[in-house]
Amino acid sequence: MKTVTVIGIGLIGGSLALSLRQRGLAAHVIGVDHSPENLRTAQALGLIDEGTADLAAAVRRADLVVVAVPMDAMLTVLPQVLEEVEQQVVIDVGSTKSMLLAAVAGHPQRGRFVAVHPMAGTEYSGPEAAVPELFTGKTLVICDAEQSDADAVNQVQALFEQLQMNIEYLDAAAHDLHTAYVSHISHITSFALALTVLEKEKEEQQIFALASGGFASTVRLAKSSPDMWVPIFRQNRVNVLDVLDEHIKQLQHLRHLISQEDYPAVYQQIEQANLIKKILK
Ligand SMILES: NC(=O)c1ccc[n+]([C@@H]2O[C@H](COP(=O)([O-])OP(=O)(O)OC[C@H]3O[C@@H](n4cnc5c(N)ncnc54)[C@H](O)[C@@H]3O)[C@@H](O)[C@H]2O)c1
Ligand SMILES: O=C(O)C(=O)C[C@]1(C(=O)O)C=C[C@@H](O)C=C1
Repeated sequence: MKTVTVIGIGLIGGSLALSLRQRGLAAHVIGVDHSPENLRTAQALGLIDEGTADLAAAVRRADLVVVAVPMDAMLTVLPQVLEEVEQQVVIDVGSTKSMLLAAVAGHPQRGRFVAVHPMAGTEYSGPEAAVPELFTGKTLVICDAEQSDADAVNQVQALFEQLQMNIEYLDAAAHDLHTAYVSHISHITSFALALTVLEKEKEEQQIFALASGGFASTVRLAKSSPDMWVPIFRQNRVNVLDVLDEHIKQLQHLRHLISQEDYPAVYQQIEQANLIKKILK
């Protein structure tokens, strides 16, 4: 890939730009962003070689186009990109897939687009949050690959393998279901935890004084941006509601057992939860 155009030069777009540049996989990176400030920061940090607001020209000049904007903007930006595409390869990096893939289904250039989701990120956003090794050793999900041209899928797989990512293939519906069950619910839990602690603990210095690893690790995701998460919850609403119902049931069950002073049952529930150690060491 000689020239890479990254639309949305924040955490993920910026980290991908950095990774590709550092490994010699992109000779020239063009940044496109609706925030002139983010473009300036991205250039100052060396994420991009040039920044522009001219999306059409930046797409036409690219060999690879990466669309890394929040999921609501993705629904309008990706079709605009496909309007300019001839032989270039286009990827998104979005966290939800079904609605996006429906939005571009039947587009004459659909084959040049490969839907991918790097299962890597942090709670921070914007170009200043970009880091080069974000993707190393993590999973990249490629969705509905049969809808993309085979040469485009092969190029994308080879590129991300060079970033040392593990490639998984899923259809969009399965992707949205499983990300709701693992990633999206974790964020809702963390947002609710932060809201709970802020509501109950009015002595802010006690949060600061008593917060140790446990609180820090469970509340980390609550620092994540609403610009990113509201569109994800909107686009994956049905799956999110399904897993959220189960989560509320689990919380209510634990509450019930503690209120009944049924500590042997609480013990059993914790032992059951500990089974997660077998999956995630
Ligand atoms: N943060 C994560 O952990 C993570 C992980 C995997 C995938 N994703 C997905 O990657 C995408 C980007 O997330 P991020 O964390 O990098 O967000 P971010 O906020 O760090 O960056 C998004 C960038 O897009 C720009 N932008 C927004 N709307 C735009 C538009 N209409 N046109 C041009 N630029 C626009 C913003 O100014 C910003 O620079 C999202 O779709 C998100 O769901 C995020
Ligand atoms: O580690 C984090 O901070 C993340 O939020 C990363 C995370 C995740 O849930 O694992 C968040 C959303 C993405 O779509 C993929 C990865």
